[in-house]
Amino acid sequence: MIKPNGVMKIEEIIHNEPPRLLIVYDKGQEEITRVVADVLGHTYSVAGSWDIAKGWLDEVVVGLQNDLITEPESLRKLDRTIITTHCIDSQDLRDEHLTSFCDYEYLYTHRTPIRRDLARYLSFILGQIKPHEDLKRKQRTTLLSTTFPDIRGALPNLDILSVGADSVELRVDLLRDPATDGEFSSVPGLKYVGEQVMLLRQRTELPIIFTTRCTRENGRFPMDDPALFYQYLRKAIQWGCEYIDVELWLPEPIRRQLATEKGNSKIISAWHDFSGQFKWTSPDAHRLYKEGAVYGDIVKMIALVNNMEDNYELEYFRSTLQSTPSNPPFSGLNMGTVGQLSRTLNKVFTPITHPLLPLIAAPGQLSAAEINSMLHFMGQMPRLDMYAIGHVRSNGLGTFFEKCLNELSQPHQLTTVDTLPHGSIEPFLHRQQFGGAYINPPLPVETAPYLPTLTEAASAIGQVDTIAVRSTNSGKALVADNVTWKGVRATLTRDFVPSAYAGRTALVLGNSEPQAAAAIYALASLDIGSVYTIGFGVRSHLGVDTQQLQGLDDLKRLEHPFVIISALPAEKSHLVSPILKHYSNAQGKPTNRSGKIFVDLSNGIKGKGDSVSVASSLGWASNGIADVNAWTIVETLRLLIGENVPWDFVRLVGGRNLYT
Ligand SMILES: O=C1C[C@@](O)(C(=O)O)C[C@@H](O)[C@@H]1O
Repeated sequence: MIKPNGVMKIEEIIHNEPPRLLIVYDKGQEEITRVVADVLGHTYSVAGSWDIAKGWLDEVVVGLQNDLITEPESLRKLDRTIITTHCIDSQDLRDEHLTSFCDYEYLYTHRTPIRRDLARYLSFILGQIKPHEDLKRKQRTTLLSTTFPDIRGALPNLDILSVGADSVELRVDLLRDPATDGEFSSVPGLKYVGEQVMLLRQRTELPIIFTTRCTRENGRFPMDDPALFYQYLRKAIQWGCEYIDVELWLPEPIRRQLATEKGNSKIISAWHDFSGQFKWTSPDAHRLYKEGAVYGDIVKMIALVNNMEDNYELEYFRSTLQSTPSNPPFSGLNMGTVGQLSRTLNKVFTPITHPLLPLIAAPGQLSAAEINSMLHFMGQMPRLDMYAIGHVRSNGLGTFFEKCLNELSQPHQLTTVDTLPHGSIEPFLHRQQFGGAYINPPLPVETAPYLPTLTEAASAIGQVDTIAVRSTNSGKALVADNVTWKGVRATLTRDFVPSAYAGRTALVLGNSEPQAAAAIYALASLDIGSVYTIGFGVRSHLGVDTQQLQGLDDLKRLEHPFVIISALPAEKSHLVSPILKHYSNAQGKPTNRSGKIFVDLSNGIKGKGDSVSVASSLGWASNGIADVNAWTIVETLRLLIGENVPWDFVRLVGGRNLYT
């Protein structure tokens, strides 16, 4: 579907009614209501009683102290999404009875900044980000099985552990809760598990898979009480885990109940067989898949095998499922060393380990690098030539891409090209082994008529920064894309939910349209209301109404913008400071809804006059080019080599130069 202006896919635009939330908080923790409202880009009101809270129909965010709720059952009648919140630093005031009548539970600590975590949490539970849909589009996906008794052991290395992972699995059954770990069979308490989820999510942008593996399937959760599984998995939904692993042996009513209560979380139906007798050719295989598919958004089936033939039979079984596109994705594996072949051929949520993990979660598990090496040796990942073109050597970008290829044992060869022969990249595109290119600065579309098929973003923005290779039924196809706008969008939505921008005003400064086009396109994808520009006019269709401001008077008449983006070159970026100051003074204060967001796309003049520092000191949520570039690099790697590299890893390993 195309927007009326023919520019942007509807699915990329957020159209949301304002949410209606009730934030329940512990005594003394009223502040959390303000933070939630701010992340949503709305105002809030705190109610002094339950009756008052009930009566406020038009408020977007209402806060209510939990001890004012005398009849938790009545929460059910409220037409609002109810989030109970707890700061784990202070006295534990969690009331499980009350929580059971809430939709969600958000845990936080004052020891770590929570905005990024809260923005992701709210975006997910309100359905504004859809990680499962994103992952379904990827050719291969992986899950990192963490096997730590306490997730804090993983946190210092998490950025490195999760290079190449698309999701991270919390093996709840392997956690050792100091409070309950007297006996081997004891399960970790909910309080401990909740905090582990909180700690993990604060440190990773990856979707979390919450797994309570039972004793019969190589885990530690006792099987005598299925209700225990329900209790934990229901909490995982309330904590906003993107996936819950629901074992197929659990009684049908429990699986059904979880499916009705799952909200935006997805269910991985899981079945493991350790008997060594299972046959993929047996009628049982289809029966088990079908049973899993009833409530599973993904169906996982894993068997311990003894023969190479079992791998061939699994591949045949997989091919029969793939012929019906409406089937939920199938993750099928054989365990044991013999089964490792299937771990390389499976494409959906292949579990991976890492040498830094304390133990492997199942026999035969491989790391992402091992899987890539095996794929290469089997001829499934041929070595290709990739290019980093332009300003990539001096800023270390080329070296960084190489590091990622090595870390993941990707066989491709990266060549850095500072100056193009005859000024054109065309000769590279025709090479037999061409595997993709990253181009910095981006290539204006009108100067390169030889470019392959343009994505909608590249053609609207008029610039190409990435050329990726896609395999098709008839061979391979090249696609010319623009990734920079995704970097800007990811930066804008790091501390705010996407709908915070809907209908709002943005001010964009620049010298010329091409400098600012990707940023405007990113704003349009967030359904921004109007974009005012200073220093340039917009002639292309970027998916949003724009208006150029001509002078100071125009500027003064403009309402306080929700977001300001400067696309001015570094030497002029100081010009934005007076504008920031103008809006920060008394008359320019934001009116009804919050939001003071500033993004500087220039290389940034450090020290005096640095507009990012000026904006921060004036209370704006400010981001410089380092943030935007790191997100852009994450998106580029996804596109070029199909691998997920965490943003924090880019910031950590990339070095300072990478961002200029
Ligand atoms: O279900 C699976 C797959 C797995 O058992 C494996 O075989 O790699 C590892 C588990 O942690 C995960 O939950």
